[in-house]
Amino acid sequence: MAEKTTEELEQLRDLIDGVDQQLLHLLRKRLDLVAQVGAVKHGAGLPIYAPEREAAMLAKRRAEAEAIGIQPQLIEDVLRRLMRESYLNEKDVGFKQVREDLGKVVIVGGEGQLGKLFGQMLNLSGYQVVSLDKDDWQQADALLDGAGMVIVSVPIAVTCEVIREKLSSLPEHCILADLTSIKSAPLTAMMEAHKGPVVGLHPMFGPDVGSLAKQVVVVCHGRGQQHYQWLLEQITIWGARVVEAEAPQHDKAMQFVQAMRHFCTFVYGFNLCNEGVDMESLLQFSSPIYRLELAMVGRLFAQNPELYADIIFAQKDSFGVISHYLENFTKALTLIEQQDRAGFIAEFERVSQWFGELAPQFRNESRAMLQSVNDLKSH
Ligand SMILES: O=C(O)C(=O)C[C@]1(C(=O)O)C=C[C@@H](O)C=C1
Repeated sequence: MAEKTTEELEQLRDLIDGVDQQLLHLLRKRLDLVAQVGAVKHGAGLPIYAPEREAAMLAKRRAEAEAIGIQPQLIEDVLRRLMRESYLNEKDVGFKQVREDLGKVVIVGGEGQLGKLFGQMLNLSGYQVVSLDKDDWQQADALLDGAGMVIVSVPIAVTCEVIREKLSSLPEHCILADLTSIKSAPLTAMMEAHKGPVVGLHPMFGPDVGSLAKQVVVVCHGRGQQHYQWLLEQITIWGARVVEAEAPQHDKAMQFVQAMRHFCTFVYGFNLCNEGVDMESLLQFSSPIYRLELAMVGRLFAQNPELYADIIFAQKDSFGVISHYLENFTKALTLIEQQDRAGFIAEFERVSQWFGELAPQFRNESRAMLQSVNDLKSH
């Protein structure tokens, strides 16, 4: 059924259309300026992401908005969305090449998604990149000849084997790096296989990010930092933040951040499926937070099972961490079994205290996410 309207409403809508069209022209103007900024930054070797400029700009626009009766959060939302566009557009101009005399970069597993992304970023920064994928080992010598850096980006299950068996005779000046999501075992394997500079990296994002602005790359130092410091600088120019960590500390955190998280998501979907839940009615009756939850679960099953198996099975110790979750689940479940409402509230308060200041911070963050989920709805 067509939406009802009146003549007066249509006149006002025409005026709104006019304002929206002006907005479009202003957006075009901003994008053109940002393209010029991209070219200037490319020339000067400046990072794509400028947090201080962003903070100062947002503070000024928020105050100006308030002065004319506009919610500060509105202009902040609009500008943050526009800056996301800036990261993408500035990226296309390319990046300053920090190390010009490196020789070629060989990405082992260069046809995988993450390998491809790093290849693309290095290409955009002027490096010559070649891929050495699983079917290319017969030509490995030719491909590796003249390499200044070799980056290993193969499935976790075969990373150490590939390093030990295939990369033990690289020239000493060559940098050996990996992008694996665990760090202790690959770092040890690289240190044993290679005498030269070694560095472990873990990009804390999936390959579908449009740009690296604001993303985190964990770095675990191996040896010869002075020889690969340029790479960390290059990653910073791409807009990412480099976070240093000890490999064991990183791997411990990954048991929660990756193994536990993805396994719980898997079990959530496993349960919905085994219970034969009617997804149509769940979707129809979803609150925004449930919709977001379904999206987080559903997106897992749209991806490669091998990748998640790799992540979940990467560390044997994850079993212990996940088993504790099951124990705690069972403990909490007894509260329901025994209809212990007061006990539930007491536990809730204890955990809430434990979260401390983070709890209200997370509530604010999630509010913005939930509002975006609602914005995405079309009916
Ligand atoms: O001013 C800059 O440095 C820009 O790159 C432009 C811009 C923006 O869109 O306003 C984009 C990214 C930066 O993080 C900050 C601001």
